[in-house]
Amino acid sequence: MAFKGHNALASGRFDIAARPLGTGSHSTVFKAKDKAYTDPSRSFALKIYDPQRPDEAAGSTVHPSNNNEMLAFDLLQSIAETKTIASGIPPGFYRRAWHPNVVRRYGHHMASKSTWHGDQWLLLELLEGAQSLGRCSKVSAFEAKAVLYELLRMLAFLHQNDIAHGDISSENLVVCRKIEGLPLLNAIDFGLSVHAKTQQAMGAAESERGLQGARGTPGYFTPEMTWPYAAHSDPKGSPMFQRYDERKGDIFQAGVVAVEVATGKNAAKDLFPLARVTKQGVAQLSRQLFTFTGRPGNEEAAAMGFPQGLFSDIEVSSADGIKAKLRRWGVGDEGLLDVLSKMVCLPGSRHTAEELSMHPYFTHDAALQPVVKAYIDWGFPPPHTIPTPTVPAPLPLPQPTHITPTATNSSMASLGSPPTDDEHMMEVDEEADMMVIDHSL
Ligand SMILES: Nc1ncnc2c1ncn2[C@@H]1O[C@H](COP(=O)(O)OP(=O)(O)OP(=O)(O)O)[C@@H](O)[C@H]1O
Repeated sequence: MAFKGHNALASGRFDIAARPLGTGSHSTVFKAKDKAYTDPSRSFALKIYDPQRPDEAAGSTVHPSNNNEMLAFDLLQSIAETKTIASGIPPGFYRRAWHPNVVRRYGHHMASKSTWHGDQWLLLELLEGAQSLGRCSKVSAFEAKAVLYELLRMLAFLHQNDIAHGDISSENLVVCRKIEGLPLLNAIDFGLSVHAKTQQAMGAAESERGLQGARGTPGYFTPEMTWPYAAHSDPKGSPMFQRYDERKGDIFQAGVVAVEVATGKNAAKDLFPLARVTKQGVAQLSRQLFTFTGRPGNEEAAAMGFPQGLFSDIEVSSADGIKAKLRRWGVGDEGLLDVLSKMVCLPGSRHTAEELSMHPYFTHDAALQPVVKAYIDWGFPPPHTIPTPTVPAPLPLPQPTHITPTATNSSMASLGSPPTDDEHMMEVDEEADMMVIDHSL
């Protein structure tokens, strides 16, 4: 039958484990071996997308966010290929130039007219023993610092390449191996990413407003996403709804993740709970978010398109106010407080990922040196140097990591060496369609 050629389930090409590694809203991820790979014993993560009912306009069965994710990986591949040339890595070995904190893609197939399960798939690097940050427990203060540094280095890389992840959350960040005993972070799930090809994934109908609206994972909505819901009964139709910068959104969401890691609190339960994902629910959440950050002053309000009278009973934003609230949540370290106050704030005050990665909280800590060195080895030197302090004496490296998997997950594999890879060029059948995406309410 015709569909068998690329069908992950029916072609016999993949040996797929019976139990999934995880499930998402539009996909299931399995451990699988690929008989077409040069080493057929190597395991991958095979993300099998659920086909959707054919879209009326384009007749496509690929969900727009899945299409968008595939196109994000196309871009990431192109970036890695270009970097191989600049770094002198042999052409064809582009995955060696892939960013260490972004899951690698090995292949995909998107049959855009097919309703067969298994006709739309993505073959990814297996993050063996992947443990989402949200399920890690007992993270030491130093591990939390390393994780935040890696998160910022990853975002700096994406943002420099005009890619916003768009859905940073503790579920979409996993740790599975270690650098010198410290956790190595990986970002997954690029379905809501925003990049040069996003409009191609979304289609003409959405091209005007882009991927705007309250979208992503509850607990990680940003203030700029939510205020139109508090200000207008029809936020999507409202001319008040100005575009926001999704890269700045990544920074806020990364800050929320960092608060979770540092305090053990849960974003959706303890920090910014959203009772119901409705317009009214988001309007209420908006008040909570601005109560935390403070409402914008006149200049920032004008820049955001934020109506002057909205939340006038809430105090105006200040870094000291944010720090005080973070202290009440249990953040004690003054350096971390300063970094976080530049992340979980209003967009105009948010620092970039690169700026934040150069904060003295990171650069004045010699104990972070092994992590920085690993980036240099991988071809991603930092935008800063880390001095080796003479006084005070360097902090001792922590003993083997205290991150312990919860009962639902297997233990993390320890891997001291940087990831290496060989090449695996696969034929892909690109049938990307123009489709409409709407993750907003
Ligand atoms: N490369 C990987 N290696 C190991 N496990 C993975 C990998 N990618 C994804 N998973 C597992 O599968 C789950 C679902 O993956 P992912 O978040 O990419 O799916 P999704 O359909 O995009 O989810 P969402 O509903 O958040 O959009 C993850 O939470 C993780 O447990």
